[in-house]
Amino acid sequence: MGHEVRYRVRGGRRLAGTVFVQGAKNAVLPMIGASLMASKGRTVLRNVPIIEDVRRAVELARAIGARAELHENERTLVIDASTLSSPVLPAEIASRFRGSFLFVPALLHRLGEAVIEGVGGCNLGSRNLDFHYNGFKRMGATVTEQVADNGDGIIHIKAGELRGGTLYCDTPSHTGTENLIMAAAMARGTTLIKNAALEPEVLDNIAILQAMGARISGGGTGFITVEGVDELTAVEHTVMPDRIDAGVFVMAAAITGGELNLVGATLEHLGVAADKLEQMGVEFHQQGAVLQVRRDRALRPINVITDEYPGFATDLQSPIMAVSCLADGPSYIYERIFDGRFKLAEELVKMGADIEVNGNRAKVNGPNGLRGAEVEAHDLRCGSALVLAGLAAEGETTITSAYYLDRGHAHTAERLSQLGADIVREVG
Ligand SMILES: CC(=O)N[C@H]1[C@@H](OP(=O)(O)OP(=O)(O)OC[C@H]2O[C@@H](n3ccc(=O)[nH]c3=O)[C@H](O)[C@@H]2O)O[C@H](CO)[C@@H](O)[C@@H]1O
Ligand SMILES: C=C(OP(=O)(O)O)C(=O)O
Repeated sequence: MGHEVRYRVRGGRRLAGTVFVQGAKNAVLPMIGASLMASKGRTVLRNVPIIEDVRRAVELARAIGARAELHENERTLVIDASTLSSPVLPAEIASRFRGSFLFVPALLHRLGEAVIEGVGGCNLGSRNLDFHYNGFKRMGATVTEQVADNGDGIIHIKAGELRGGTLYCDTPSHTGTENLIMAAAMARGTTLIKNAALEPEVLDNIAILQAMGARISGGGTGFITVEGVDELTAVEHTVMPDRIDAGVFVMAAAITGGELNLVGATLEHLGVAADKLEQMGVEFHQQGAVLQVRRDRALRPINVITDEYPGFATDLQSPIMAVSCLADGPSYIYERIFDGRFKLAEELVKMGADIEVNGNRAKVNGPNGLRGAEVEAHDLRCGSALVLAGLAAEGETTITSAYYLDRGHAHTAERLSQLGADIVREVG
């Protein structure tokens, strides 16, 4: 994992000012997968978030033979996939981020096979991939599993030629929908995907694929139709803003009683989270592409039920748990998407919170003043929630295992410092 990353936050400062929302992690990763389907030319992705998952994706693209250059200052990624040569997604890179599995359709189309030595991502309980495998199989692929000498499973997917068919997700899986669309984009014939995910990132990925020449309709309806084409071409595309990053900054204003201008944030992309934050006392004012937020009244408690878009995003569930610690009364949180996403609660308790967890339900007994402590980021959103808690806590909070936070948020300490926070990132 390399060096230990820690964040130190001294709380108690009200945040104010303007912050730039980063490009979306969950949009850029499938776009890198899509760019690998172009056998000629160079794809240019703009507004790329400079996060660890993108660095891993660049390493993985190179490991399978593509040329990939990440220009960090320009937030631009240039990919030439004409040299793609290896079907193997090596464990040491692929097991560090979930988005690695989004490289599979390109490998199937370009090389006829994909060998998956490991798939990573945050450890949030069971995270299955059966919708992806079943879809690939319905399109004519074979999927076999071998056990390596070290006991790890290696998945081998082979597809001489993928052909269109009727596919479905049992529940509207985000990456599942993206993978099935990409598999169908260059398959022979027509594919119908039922119960497709509606997330804005899925639509942004459809947009780049359409620009590349893919024939996709029905995005955003739950029924997506794809007419396979023989070839996709390299294009230039600007990655949409990250609605989860935006949501965390909204909550930074909420938890510190601050006032922020979020450049690039769209209220609609927050779905039900916007309504829950309004119920807590946050005021929103969308001014074109800038979202103004402020909170200057007491925080009220809320009920949250996580759901697929436009429901309350599971990736904002941990951050809102941190905010609800300060709310005036009990808040109720029901996590429906992942069965292991409450490790945050025990860390918040170390900071003085009162939280009862029962399976996938949590009750946060607010209000409780938070105090600084040494806490651990068990996953990415646990990390962002602990930063929020640290901003509101009395004294110093040290967040360890913060590589997870860096997986998904760019320049966290710099951006928060510019708004008046006292936060530093330490490595080593
Ligand atoms: C890289 C990326 O885009 N990650 C996002 C994506 O993850 P990811 O795409 O992995 O999440 P999914 O939408 O696929 O998973 C949602 C639920 O469906 C289940 N499931 C999923 C696929 C499958 O084949 N079988 C199955 O049972 C999962 O176990 C989970 O309980 O969506 C999640 C839910 O919004 C977000 O938290 C992640 O940030
Ligand atoms: C769960 C997350 O990401 P991933 O699917 O990449 O692990 C997340 O972004 O919170």
